[in-house]
Amino acid sequence: MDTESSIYVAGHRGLVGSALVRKLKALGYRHILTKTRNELDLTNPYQVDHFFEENRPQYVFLAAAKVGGIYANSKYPADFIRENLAIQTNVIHASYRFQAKKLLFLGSSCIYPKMAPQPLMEDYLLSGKLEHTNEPYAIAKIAGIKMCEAYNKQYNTNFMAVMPTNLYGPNDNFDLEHSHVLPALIRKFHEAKATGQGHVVVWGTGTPRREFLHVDDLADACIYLMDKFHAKTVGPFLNIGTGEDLPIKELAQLIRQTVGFTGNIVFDSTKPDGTPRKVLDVSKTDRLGWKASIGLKDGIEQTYRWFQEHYDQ
Ligand SMILES: NC(=O)C1=CN([C@@H]2O[C@H](COP(=O)(O)OP(=O)(O)OC[C@H]3O[C@@H](n4cnc5c(N)ncnc54)[C@H](OP(=O)(O)O)[C@@H]3O)[C@@H](O)[C@H]2O)C=CC1
Ligand SMILES: C[C@H]1O[C@H](OP(=O)(O)OP(=O)(O)OC[C@H]2O[C@@H](n3cnc4c(=O)[nH]c(N)nc43)[C@H](O)[C@@H]2O)[C@@H](O)[C@@H](O)C1=O
Repeated sequence: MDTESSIYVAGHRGLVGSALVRKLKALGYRHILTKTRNELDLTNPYQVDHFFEENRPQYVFLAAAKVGGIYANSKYPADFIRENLAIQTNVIHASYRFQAKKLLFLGSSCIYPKMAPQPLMEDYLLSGKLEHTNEPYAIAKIAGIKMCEAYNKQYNTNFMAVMPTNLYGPNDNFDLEHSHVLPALIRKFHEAKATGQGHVVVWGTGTPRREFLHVDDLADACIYLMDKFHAKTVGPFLNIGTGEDLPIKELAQLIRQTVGFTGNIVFDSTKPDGTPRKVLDVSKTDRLGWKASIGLKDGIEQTYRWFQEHYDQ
């Protein structure tokens, strides 16, 4: 990639897409193509083909998807599998037809079997049963990996896939039902403090462990990989994370402290825990010369400041 390359960021208004655009602009890339969902519905193959034919992007970051936390995944399994399969099928196929030099597909660490050994190595893909709360979403993501691999094999394309751990940062979804745990807890503790509530309810038992990566680190990794590596040299896909996790209970305590809430934490064990643990083995990206640099405490503080500036009621 050079600063004159034409680069399409699909999903540029989301958590990941917006971080990619921020970073690409900061690095001096001048031709960044973006389209809102109203302008281009990526589930529609005719619209996607038309866009690629007209714009012929050289590099494609595929960060558009139907995304949500444990509750949204459980409640809308049909939407999660249908929309994700459609978006990725259309964008990957158009990238091949209109000769994109390279594509980077965003998967997720939920592709790995629920009871796989920890940390999760790339080799563990398809070695066991998936976590049921997000199986349809995970199956769509696995299909995306396999599609990139198949196109590379049959058509000699250069399509790569990355599997990020749980992400957070500016432009995250702070909805109380549909979001992921970290933004949901920022909002819950913030509102509890503002309204003088005595406690905050945290879903599940608090014992599941999760790994969190700041989205600016993810964007940095994606651009580094897109710029420097060929799918043939890195293998079919790569984990991206910090390699460190913590129990949800400790995450809740950290967010409570950051927000300055002095009340109690109450666990609602009627809500699902999901996967007990999913910490990534990050030795492959490490060997390629990339490491996360934003610590969780600093990242939460920065995200909380962003939330206060954009969401405070
Ligand atoms: N967030 C996380 O913790 C993780 C995310 N990922 C992956 O990273 C990628 C990006 O996720 P994230 O940024 O969090 O998601 P967001 O929900 O924040 O953003 C998704 C983006 O996709 C766009 N989009 C969705 N459907 C369509 C459509 N039919 N046509 C056009 N655009 C569409 C949305 O547009 P609009 O703004 O109009 O809604 C939005 O801009 C996904 O592939 C996700 O699976 C992987 C691991 C963890
Ligand atoms: C990124 C990843 O995200 C999802 O998987 P998940 O990691 O299980 O998602 P989550 O962030 O929603 O929950 C993590 C843990 O946290 C607990 N938890 C406590 N209190 C709240 C709470 O208030 N909200 C939420 N959402 N969770 C809560 C919750 O019960 C669970 O034990 C999938 O979309 C999956 O497909 C995927 O890729």
